[in-house]
Amino acid sequence: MAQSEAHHLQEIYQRLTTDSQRLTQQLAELTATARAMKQQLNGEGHLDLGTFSDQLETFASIEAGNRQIDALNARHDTAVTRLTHAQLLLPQAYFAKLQLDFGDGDAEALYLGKVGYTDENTNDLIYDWRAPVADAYYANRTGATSYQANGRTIPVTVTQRQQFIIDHDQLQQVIDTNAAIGDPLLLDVLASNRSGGLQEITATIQQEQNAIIRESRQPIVLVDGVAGSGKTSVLLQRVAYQLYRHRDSWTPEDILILTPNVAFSRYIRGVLPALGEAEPLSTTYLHLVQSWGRRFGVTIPTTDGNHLAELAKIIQDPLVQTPAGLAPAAYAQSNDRTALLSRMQRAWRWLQAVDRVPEDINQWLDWPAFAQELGLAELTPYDQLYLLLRFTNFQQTTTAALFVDEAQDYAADTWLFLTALYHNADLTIVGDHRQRLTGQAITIADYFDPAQTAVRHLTTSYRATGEITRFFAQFAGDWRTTIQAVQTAGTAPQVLENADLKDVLADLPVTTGQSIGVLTPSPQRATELAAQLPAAQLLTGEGTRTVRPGINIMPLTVAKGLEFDFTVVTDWTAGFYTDDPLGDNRRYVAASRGTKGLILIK
Ligand SMILES: Nc1ncnc2c1ncn2[C@@H]1O[C@H](COP(=O)(O)OP(=O)(O)OP(=O)(O)O)[C@@H](O)[C@H]1O
Repeated sequence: MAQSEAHHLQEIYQRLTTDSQRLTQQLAELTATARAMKQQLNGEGHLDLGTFSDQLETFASIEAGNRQIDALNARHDTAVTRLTHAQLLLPQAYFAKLQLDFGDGDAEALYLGKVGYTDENTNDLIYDWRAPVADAYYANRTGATSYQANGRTIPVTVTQRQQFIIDHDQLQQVIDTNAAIGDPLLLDVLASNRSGGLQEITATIQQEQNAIIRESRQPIVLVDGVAGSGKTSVLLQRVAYQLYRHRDSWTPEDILILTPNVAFSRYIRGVLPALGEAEPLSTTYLHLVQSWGRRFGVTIPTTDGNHLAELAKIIQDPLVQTPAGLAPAAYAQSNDRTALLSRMQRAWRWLQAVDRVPEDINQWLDWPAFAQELGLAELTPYDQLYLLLRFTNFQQTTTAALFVDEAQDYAADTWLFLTALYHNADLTIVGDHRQRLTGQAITIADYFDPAQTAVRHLTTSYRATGEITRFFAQFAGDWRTTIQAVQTAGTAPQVLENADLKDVLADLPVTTGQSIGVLTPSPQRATELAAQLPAAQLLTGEGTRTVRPGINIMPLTVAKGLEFDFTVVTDWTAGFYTDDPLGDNRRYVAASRGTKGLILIK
């Protein structure tokens, strides 16, 4: 069996290699043809617009030239996509094989890869992991299951399920998961080093993760999952899935990912290209607000001190007087018993209808006077932007799907702002309510319409050894008894008293290429320690560095979402980690960053 699989791989590998060479050659020829065509068109040069029939002839020849260019472009794009796919598949053509019985007793074999690949007759040689039928693989077992395709449920029996470890044309291992308990490939992957950015998890996506990645019934998906449960991984796999599902209408530019800081953006960069997709846009919340502010002529230095939560309530109440700066005739379009929000939206529509919209929307109202009318000391620029979005019922069209990571760290204002701005976009929001490092606890689901929201939980933690997982679980409050570890025990975390950081680092059983994260309570402490350790790199929130092999020093706020082979936490008994109410949350975040080793220095 393994021999015929080895043979099959050789065949596919050979085809991918030959196709890559042929497509590279074809692209070179297409480029040469395009160049020649351009020269020819330029040479034909002058436009003869003399008589009417000359004009017709000239336009017909331009049109024919355009058609040739379009055909060339289409051939070029097809060749580029196929070449990209062939090259992506060369190192690992596929990761699994399913034998499926659709009820006719005739088993059908299909191979799954990071992208799909067909032969010249469009027979599927490799199925894309995002194809509907691939869902049967992620049920993670053999036997009867079903998948959704074109709005129909298709029942199917998985008669055999195999996973492959492949290195180019070498079939290194076949894992028959018919009878296997657990997921040996998953454990193998989890034991590997974490020396840089996050990796794609296509081959080992677990069932509860798959359900989130493929959720298609609701436009809003809200995930609350424990540390290391794969939230960021799931978010990125879902980006790839959404791009596949909407491949006829969306491009990566239609997607926006909100990340906590630049170091994190860099940490996740690479996952989507590894899945054959271009990098989507990612930004921090403050940058997002600032860029929308610029479009409305509002400069927003900070979101601090905002009144969005109060404003959201206030604008639901009636306001009798005409807001300062607004033409009374516009406001008089509505009844003074209706809510301020509806009145302002009507006033806006009226102003549009009579062509009296102010040239600079930013100047629409007299903000200090309006603040007084609303009973507020001031309206910050961020408040003003929020009101402008709501009053003008602004519909953004640049983003089709918004993804938010580390959601627990955003306060109420973020959800009010995002729901106002992105009410026509798909939203995927992932976080862990116990990893909140600042602010007040809120229930994110309260900001979304339950009829449009799928709420999911992830309770298995994949990142760390069993010992580390059980250790950090003790600080996880209501998650404490929920968190499940999948990895074997490993070494127990150590708590050291008055230990010298340099000695601790020197004693770590680190091998080449492994990463160490040194986590401090504050940025100042991180800078101070980095100065004492010349070999270490300092990570800051706005800096462009991300995790690399060796020693990485950073404050806890920057370590959020990241992971290291070994983690050393300094000042473990300082107030930062023991104070109520956030001390335990901070301990939970800090202790859940290491995959193989954890040392806490008192
Ligand atoms: N199904 C999976 N297969 C392989 N690896 C996985 C899987 N799920 C998660 N992992 C790995 O577990 C680690 C944690 O994943 P990830 O960072 O996505 O979790 P998280 O829930 O976002 O964590 P945190 O909230 O602590 O930042 C990563 O190394 C990821 O590659």
